[in-house]
Amino acid sequence: MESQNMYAVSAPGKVLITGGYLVLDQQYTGFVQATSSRFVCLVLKNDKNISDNNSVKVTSPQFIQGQWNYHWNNETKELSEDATNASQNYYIQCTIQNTLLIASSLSPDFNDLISSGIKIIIMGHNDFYSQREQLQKMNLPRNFTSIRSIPDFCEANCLIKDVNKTGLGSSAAMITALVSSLLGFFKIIDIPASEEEAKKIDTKNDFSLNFLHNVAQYCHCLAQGKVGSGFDVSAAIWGSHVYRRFNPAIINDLYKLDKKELTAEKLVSVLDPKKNPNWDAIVKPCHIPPGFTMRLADIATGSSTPKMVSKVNAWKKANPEEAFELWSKLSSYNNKINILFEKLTQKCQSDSEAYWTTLNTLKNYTVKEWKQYEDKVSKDILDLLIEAYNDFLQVRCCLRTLSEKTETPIEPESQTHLLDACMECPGILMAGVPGAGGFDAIFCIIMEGNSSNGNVCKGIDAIEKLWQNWTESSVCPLCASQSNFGISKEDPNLYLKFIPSN
Ligand SMILES: Nc1ncnc2c1ncn2[C@@H]1O[C@H](COP(=O)(O)OP(=O)(O)OP(=O)(O)O)[C@@H](O)[C@H]1O
Ligand SMILES: C[C@@](O)(CCOP(=O)(O)O)CC(=O)O
Repeated sequence: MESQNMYAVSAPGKVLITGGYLVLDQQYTGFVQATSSRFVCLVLKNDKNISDNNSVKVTSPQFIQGQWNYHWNNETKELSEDATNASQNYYIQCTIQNTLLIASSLSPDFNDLISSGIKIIIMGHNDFYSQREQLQKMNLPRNFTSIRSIPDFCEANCLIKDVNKTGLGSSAAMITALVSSLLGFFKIIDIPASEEEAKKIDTKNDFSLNFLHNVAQYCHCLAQGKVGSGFDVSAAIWGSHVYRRFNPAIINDLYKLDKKELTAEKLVSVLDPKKNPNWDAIVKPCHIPPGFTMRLADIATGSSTPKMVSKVNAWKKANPEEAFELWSKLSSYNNKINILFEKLTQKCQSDSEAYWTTLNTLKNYTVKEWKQYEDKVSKDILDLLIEAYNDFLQVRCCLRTLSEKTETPIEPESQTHLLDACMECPGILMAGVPGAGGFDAIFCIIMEGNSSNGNVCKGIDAIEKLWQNWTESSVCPLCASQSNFGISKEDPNLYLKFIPSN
C-alpha cells in the first residue's frame, strides 16, 4: 500500500513518580516518567474498488469482539454505530466522532480520504494488561525473562471490559494514539519520527503537538466523564516531564453544549492553541538521571483511582487547613526530588567521569553501605544521592499520613512492607506506589551505572528475586523501563502483520 494511504503512531504509557493527588490542583506539579511500553494506532485507507463509503472500521486484535464498525455521515457530521457491533466502545466512538468532526473542517483532503472508508487498528503493549494468566498458561515463573518472552501484542483472550489493567494509562495512550493517527492521516498535524526530532520541538509553541494535546485531553475527559489532571495524556504526547495541569474551565464549557451547538468551528475555536490563548498547561522536560533505570511490577489486587480520588477530595474539603499543611509538605519534598534529578543529570554532563565512577561503585551496595565507599566516589554526588533517597522516604511518609487521615489505602501496609524491602536492595534509589497509589503497581528506580562496562546490575537481580519470593502480595514484573520519548510517528509497514485477515 502507498504510504500516503496509511499512517501509524505510537504513544507511551506513564508512571506518576511524584505528585499524585496534588497534580489535580493547578497550584502543584507532578513528575511523570514515560514508559518504553507504548500503544500503536494505524489508520489505513480502503482500496478504491471497495465500495464501503465513509465506513470507519476499528479493530483491536488483542480482544475478543474487538471490532467496532461505524459510518461517518458527511452531511450531519455524525458517526453512527453499525447495528451488527457486538459491543460498544464509548472511548473509541467519542474520540473518533470528535476527531473526524475537526478533520472534516480542517483537512482539504478529508472527503477524498474518507470516501472509500478507513480501517483503524489499535494495539497496546502487553504491559498495559496483566500477564499473570499468560505466564501461568506458558508455565513460566514470574521474572523479567519470562515476561519478555510473551509474544508482542499478545491476545488477552477476553472482552476489553474484563481485562485486568496495570495502571500504565491504557485509555490515555490509546486515545492520544488514536487522535494523532487520525489528525496525521488527514494531514492536519506533523508528528516527530525520532527522539532527536522531538527534542528540537518547542513544547510551548509547537502547533501540531499542542493542538493534539488539547484534542486528546478533551476526548479523554469526555470518555472518562470527568476532568482528571491530564498528566497521562500529557505524558503520551510529551514523554517524561514535570507537569502542571491546564485550567479545567477551558474545556468544561464544551460539555454544556448540545449536539447542534457543538460544531467543528466551535471545537476548533476552543482546542486550537492559536485561536485560544487560555491553554495553560506547563511541560518542563525532566527524567530520571542517566545511569538509572526504572522497573515496575503489577500487584494482583488492583485499586479504583476514581474512588480514592473522591475520598481524598472529600477529606480535603472537610479539613482545609490540615490538608493545606500536608499538601505543602508533600509538595516541597516532591519538588526536591525533581530538583535533585536535574542536579544529578547536570553532574553527569559537567563531571562525567566522577559521576560514572560513583554510580559504578555504589550500584553494588545498599544505601546503608554507601557511606563506607565515601573515599572512592565523588562526595558531592554521594550527598545528592543520599538526599534523594531520604527525601523520597519523606514523600512516602506524607503519603502514609494521607492514607491514615483519609482512610484510603494510598500506601497500604502490605505495599509498605514490599517497598521497604525493595529500598534495602543494592543500588535502589527509590521504590514507591505511582499515581493514586493503592494495590495497582509499584515502581523502583535502580542504579544501573554505565551499562557499557558490561557488568550485571545487582539491583535488578535483587528486586527480581525479592518479587519472585514475596508472599504477602502477588508481585508480577512488567517489561517496561523508562523511556523519555512521547508521541512518535511510526513506519506503518512494521505493523501490517498484526492486522487480522478477516
Ligand atoms: N486495546 C484497546 N482497544 C480498544 N479500546 C481500549 C484498549 N485499551 C483500552 N481501551 C479503552 O479504554 C478503556 C479503559 O479505560 P479506563 O479509563 O478505565 O482505564 P485506565 O484508567 O486508562 O487504566 P490503566 O491506567 O490501568 O491502563 C476501555 O474500556 C476501552 O474503552
Ligand atoms: C490521583 C491522580 O493525581 C493520579 C492518578 O494516577 P494513576 O492513574 O493512579 O497513575 C489523579 C490525576 O492526576 O488525574
